[in-house]
Amino acid sequence: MRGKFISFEGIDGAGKSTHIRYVADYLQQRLQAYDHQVICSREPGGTPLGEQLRDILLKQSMHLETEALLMFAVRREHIAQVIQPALERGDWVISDRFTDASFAYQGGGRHLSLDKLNQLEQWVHPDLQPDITFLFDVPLEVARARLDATRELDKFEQEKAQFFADTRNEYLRRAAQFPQRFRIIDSTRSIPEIQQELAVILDLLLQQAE
Ligand SMILES: Nc1ncnc2c1ncn2[C@@H]1O[C@H](COP(=O)(O)OP(=O)(O)O)[C@@H](O)[C@H]1O
Ligand SMILES: Cc1cn([C@H]2C[C@H](O)[C@@H](COP(=O)(O)OP(=O)(O)O)O2)c(=O)[nH]c1=O
Repeated sequence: MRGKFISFEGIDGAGKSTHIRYVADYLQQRLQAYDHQVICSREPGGTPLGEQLRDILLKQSMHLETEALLMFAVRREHIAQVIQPALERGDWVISDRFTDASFAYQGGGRHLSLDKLNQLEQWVHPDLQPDITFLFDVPLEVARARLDATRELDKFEQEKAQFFADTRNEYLRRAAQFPQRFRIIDSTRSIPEIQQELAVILDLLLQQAE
């Protein structure tokens, strides 16, 4: 049995990282019986080379197309080294961001043509898509307040409100374009309420995998 591939998306501060551990533990408990593992990974990153490139991508400014190409270079390595082998073993993969983030940030936020992004996607993973994508959605002010309360901001997180408005809109546009794959999670609710909703969706996914 092929494993399932789950991606987590949302603008910075939406609450994505908060829920990844919950989802991973929830699935791991239920997959143990089948001897399958849950692999948690992230983009940019996920491999030794990808983590080195992450450091550069999150700190240095560069030409927009260089940024997009590097995101997809990281992804190529991540798919080859981590995602594809895990799915073939029957393991489940949770990725903190995947290609929707390139469409949202480089396409929506920075206005790189969606046509170029589509070409990169066709090149790097013509036959692979997440089975399900959780889009953690909050108004910009909520995300900003959460970020300001907690951490030092990286290159992307220091962008202006318009950047995040455009990024969020592109995420929502993609969610409308691919409704079978996306689950929009209203992340203004409390953490336990969100976990309840996630559990219902995960139970369905587990049923489908049986
Ligand atoms: N539903 C929520 N309600 C209140 N605070 C939240 C909620 N979800 C996340 N947070 C808090 O907001 C901050 C940013 O969340 P995080 O999960 O790191 O966001 P992301 O990974 O999407 O950037 C953290 O301090 C987290 O505890
Ligand atoms: C995967 C990916 C991420 N990004 C950006 C979005 C985020 O601001 C940043 C990585 O952030 P993220 O994984 O959210 O890290 P953290 O939770 O530690 O802040 O990279 C892109 O611009 N394009 C991409 O294709």
